Amino acid sequence: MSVVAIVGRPNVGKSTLFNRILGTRRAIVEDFPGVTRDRNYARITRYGTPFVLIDTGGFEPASEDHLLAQMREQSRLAIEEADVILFVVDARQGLTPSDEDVAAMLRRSEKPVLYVVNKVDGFSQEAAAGEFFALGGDRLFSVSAEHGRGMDDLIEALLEALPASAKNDALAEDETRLAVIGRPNVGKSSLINRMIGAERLVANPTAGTTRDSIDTPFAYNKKRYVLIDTAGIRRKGRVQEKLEKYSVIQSLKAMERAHVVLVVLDAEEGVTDQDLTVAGYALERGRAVILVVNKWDLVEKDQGTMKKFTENVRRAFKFLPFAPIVFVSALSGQRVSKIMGEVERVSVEFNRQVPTSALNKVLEEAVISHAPPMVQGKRLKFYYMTQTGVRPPSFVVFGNHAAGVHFSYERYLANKLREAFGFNGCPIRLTFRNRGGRE
Ligand SMILES: Nc1nc2c(ncn2[C@@H]2O[C@H](COP(=O)(O)OP(=O)(O)OP(=O)(O)O)[C@@H](O)[C@H]2O)c(=O)[nH]1
Ligand SMILES: Nc1nc2c(ncn2[C@@H]2O[C@H](COP(=O)(O)OP(=O)(O)OP(=O)(O)O)[C@@H](O)[C@H]2O)c(=O)[nH]1
Repeated sequence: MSVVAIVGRPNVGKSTLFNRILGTRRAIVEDFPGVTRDRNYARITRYGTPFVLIDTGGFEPASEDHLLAQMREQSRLAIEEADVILFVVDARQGLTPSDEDVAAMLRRSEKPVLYVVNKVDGFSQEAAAGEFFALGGDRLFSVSAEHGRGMDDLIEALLEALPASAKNDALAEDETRLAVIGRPNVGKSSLINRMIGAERLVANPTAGTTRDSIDTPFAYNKKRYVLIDTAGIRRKGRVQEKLEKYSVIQSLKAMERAHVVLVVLDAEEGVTDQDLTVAGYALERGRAVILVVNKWDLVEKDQGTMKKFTENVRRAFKFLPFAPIVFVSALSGQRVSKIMGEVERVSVEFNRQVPTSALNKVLEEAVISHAPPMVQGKRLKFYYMTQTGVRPPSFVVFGNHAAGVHFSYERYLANKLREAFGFNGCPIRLTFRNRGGRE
């Protein structure tokens, strides 16, 4: 899946453009389940091309110096993480030195950059827009994000600039790819170092496609795993003040290529909105999830502490009731060795293939103990179900009125599948179809 990042100075209209792209006809915006949609990220499908759109704006600079530092950091991250960059400038303000500074950085990168001149609401700004050719682009997109002007050309060029999404989808089938994600400072690098150190997991790190991305293959119990982009995680940011939302970009990228996602939480700080956002995304993308509560050594404990903490995590991650929770301390190494065992169990579930006969037995029993409701005076009927895929486990149920199946009945059936077969840590995909037709 490709990532498109919108960068530019404060107030040039990045959020307006973000919303405009989301709002255009035929942009199908998918909400992240379980959490309210973060205003800065959206997964979009246009003309069948899915991509993640990121608005990197929203920071309030304290001073001009500070502004430049933040813009550089923002651009650096966009260059590293995004496949296409929308660089937005403001026609009403005209060209500014910080625009030029950022443009110089973007030019040096190999990434495709679209130069978007915003606030071209009418003819007078259009004439002025030409000065932005000084930034080095071959083409300028004059738009008015507010009024929707110029959007078709921009979106067309954007879709053209997206790379053919080959590499993300072609996950090698005989290895399990792990992504360790979490907010800055939760202890991802410490945890990875522990895992690698304690288990002597490393085989030979191989450089990935970009200089900065290094995946680490290793074996555990004779099975092959790959830890995704560990170098990116372990490399420390160059700007002291870490901007939280940028770590989400890295998380999204890592998750695209992962099978199993370790969502690392900070025991001392508890669950934050960002933790929920990235976990929701993992679920939406059909990844297996393990919740790792790190820094457990910092929590003052009595007998009921772990139970209470578990309840809190469960309540916050309502949409992931099937995710195992592991309590660890990367600092002391306590229980870190449990993680790979959990990963192994979850990967088995993620790849589990259930025979149709066994599925139909479960379906039959489920319908007997809780009949599907009437829809428009008609009794819903399910004839049979079959598994159509793994990673994640996916099933199709054939019936007489697919469109009438309520979400709560779908959840009921999914729970029956879990009771019967496990699927611990894994999302389950259930679709309903009319026998003899599609729906
Ligand atoms: N005239 C005009 N105003 C616009 C246009 N697009 C955005 N604006 C205005 O510009 C201001 C800033 O827009 P935002 O979208 O919040 O800008 P931003 O770049 O996301 O700003 P930060 O979140 O601070 O980084 C708002 O008052 C918008 O209404 C446009 O096409 N024409
Ligand atoms: N007490 C305690 N401290 C920890 C633990 N794990 C990590 N830390 C500390 O937390 C800080 C951040 O750890 P890192 O491993 O750098 O965290 P990170 O998630 O990789 O951070 P970023 O690179 O900023 O994303 C360091 O000072 C660690 O020593 C833990 O289990 N217990």
